[in-house]
Amino acid sequence: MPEARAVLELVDQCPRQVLRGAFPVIVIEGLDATGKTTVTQAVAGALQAALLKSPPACISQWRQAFDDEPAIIRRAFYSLGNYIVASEIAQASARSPVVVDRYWHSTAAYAIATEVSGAVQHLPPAHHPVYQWPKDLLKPDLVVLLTVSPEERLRRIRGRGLERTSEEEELEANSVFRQKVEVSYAWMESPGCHVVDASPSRERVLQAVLSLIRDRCPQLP
Ligand SMILES: Nc1ncnc2c1ncn2[C@@H]1O[C@H](COP(=O)(O)OP(=O)(O)OP(=O)(O)O)[C@@H](O)[C@H]1O
Ligand SMILES: Nc1ccn([C@H]2C[C@H](O)[C@@H](COP(=O)(O)O)O2)c(=O)n1
Repeated sequence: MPEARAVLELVDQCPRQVLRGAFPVIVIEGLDATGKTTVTQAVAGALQAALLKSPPACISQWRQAFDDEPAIIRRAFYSLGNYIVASEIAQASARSPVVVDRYWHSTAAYAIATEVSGAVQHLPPAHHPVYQWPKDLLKPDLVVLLTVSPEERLRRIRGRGLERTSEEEELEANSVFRQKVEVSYAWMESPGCHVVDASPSRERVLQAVLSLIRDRCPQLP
């Protein structure tokens, strides 16, 4: 794939060892339509933080091509995207707090849920190495996992009417797949996810997330 060469060239340009700045790095995670974009934009505004996303904008033109490939190739694209965004986080965190819309936990949770067939009970047990953070990937200070009921998620999905990836369609059609993604998120470790109920109004969710950030990120100015 010519797109693969282009992504690999960008990865090669990233330093092997990224040195992060002193400002906190906060990741917002969750299934699609739980409110990540809404929350990341509002938090970035409130904290005057840099707003980044994984996969990063510099490779988003190739995303569709990889989404059409078999799972292992698609997954490699999202994994490498995290390493590219890590170098963006490193630079941005020297200047201001950083808020990231999805990161490693998304890549891992969707990959685990896709690879494990059958029931939720077939997932690798809690504390298995698949739930550990990669040793060579820049770690965030805080990971917030937004959750809403399946019914509210569906209302939000239908309300916005955007196109979805096949995995997102699978999430809607297949509640076992959704549960496997949710359990995988919950079992991710070092850093683990801090769950925030994202069902209330946008303002109340924002206040809950900001209060968690202030509790957990003492280095905030
Ligand atoms: N607290 C809320 N109450 C009601 N609606 C909300 C709330 N937060 C977000 N929404 C709406 O739900 C929809 C999904 O929100 P958003 O796009 O922020 O989710 P997302 O998690 O970023 O989705 P995706 O991962 O698919 O990009 C949007 O139409 C948004 O306006
Ligand atoms: N870091 C990431 C980001 C996204 N993905 C995959 C998982 C889903 O298939 C899809 C959801 O992305 P969205 O539509 O919310 O932008 O992308 C991933 O594996 N890793």
